Amino acid sequence: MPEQLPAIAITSGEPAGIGPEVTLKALSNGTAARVAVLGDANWLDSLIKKLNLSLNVKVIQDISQAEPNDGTTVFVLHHPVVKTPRLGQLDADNSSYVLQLLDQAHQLAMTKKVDAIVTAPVHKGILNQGAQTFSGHTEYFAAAAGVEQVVMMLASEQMRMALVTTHLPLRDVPSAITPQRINRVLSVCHQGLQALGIEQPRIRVLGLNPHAGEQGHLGHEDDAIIAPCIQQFQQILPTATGPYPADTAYSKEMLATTDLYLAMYHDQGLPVIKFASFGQCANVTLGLPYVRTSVDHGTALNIADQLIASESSMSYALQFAAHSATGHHHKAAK
Ligand SMILES: NC(=O)C1=CN([C@@H]2O[C@H](COP(=O)(O)OP(=O)(O)OC[C@H]3O[C@@H](n4cnc5c(N)ncnc54)[C@H](O)[C@@H]3O)[C@@H](O)[C@H]2O)C=CC1
Ligand SMILES: NCC(=O)COP(=O)(O)O
Repeated sequence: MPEQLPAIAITSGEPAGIGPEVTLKALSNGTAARVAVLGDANWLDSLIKKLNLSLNVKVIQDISQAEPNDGTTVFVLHHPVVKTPRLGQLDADNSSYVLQLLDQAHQLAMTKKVDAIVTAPVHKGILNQGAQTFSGHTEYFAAAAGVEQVVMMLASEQMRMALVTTHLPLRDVPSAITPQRINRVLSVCHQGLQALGIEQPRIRVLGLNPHAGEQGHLGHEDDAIIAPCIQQFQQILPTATGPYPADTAYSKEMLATTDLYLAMYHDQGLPVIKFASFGQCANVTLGLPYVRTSVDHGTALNIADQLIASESSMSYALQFAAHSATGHHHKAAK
């Protein structure tokens, strides 16, 4: 008896960016899932023609009408754009449209009408201009779900990278590194990796300061805050270790014995995994009541009108979501 395929909602993201393009390209390759795209059906149809893809748009009224993605039909839950987009040109008037897609996807996931959400990129700057304060999908879905702590994790074949803090100015990072937050993040990471089938994950926690503070000479947070949290958490998970100096934590030996790096802030962790795996990497939100994955890139406005974007990360994110939703360990991930 074939297993029931998971149902996935893809939010097509900023309409002037590469999100709709990579969504359509990925779906034209087929996916082992029932997939509905949330977005403007006319805009998606016009892109299909520009991209010369052999895909048909079928507007559906209900997610249950989405059939397995066989690379021929895109099932669309239609939301009209406010203004006809121009590729590469942001328009704040479409911010409410972009957020509507997220809201519907969240509702579908909360009511278990879909098993997972995959998000195409949005432009955070224009959303803040046009609609409301928006720092990222991660924070948006956490607030919508009423979850105190979620964790952004990027996963590839080479490594997994999670963050203690996400989208906040660098100057606000040290005060956000509190024992409470570190403990909550470690717990979410532990549970998240167990859900991926790693019962006793080896979590390497990075320090905040150069050389993990150099015994207090280069900052006090590593010894005073991060190290005691790790020691305490070792009672639950002895394989959580650190704090490690971030600049020397990626030797071959360390990589081979690490299930998850935990970085203190966005640009401590993400450049490393993007350098190692850009395009073959998914952004996964741990701690939500549903599966949510995303691409490893942004709206790429600089290339949007050329239609040359690679769909590889979207395909990876879709596959990761499908495997997570069915409880299968994502084989491509480390
Ligand atoms: N998941 C999301 O919603 C994300 C959204 N963003 C947002 O995207 C906007 C632009 O961010 P940037 O820092 O410029 O990063 P970006 O990822 O959009 O672009 C960085 C560089 O990578 C190239 N690139 C990105 N994706 C590509 C693809 N699929 N194929 C080929 N080339 C690709 C771009 O052309 C550009 O040269 C920002 O507003 C940011 O907040 C950024 C990351 C993730
Ligand atoms: N740099 C990662 C990023 O901006 C994606 O964040 P999110 O929108 O997935 O929260």
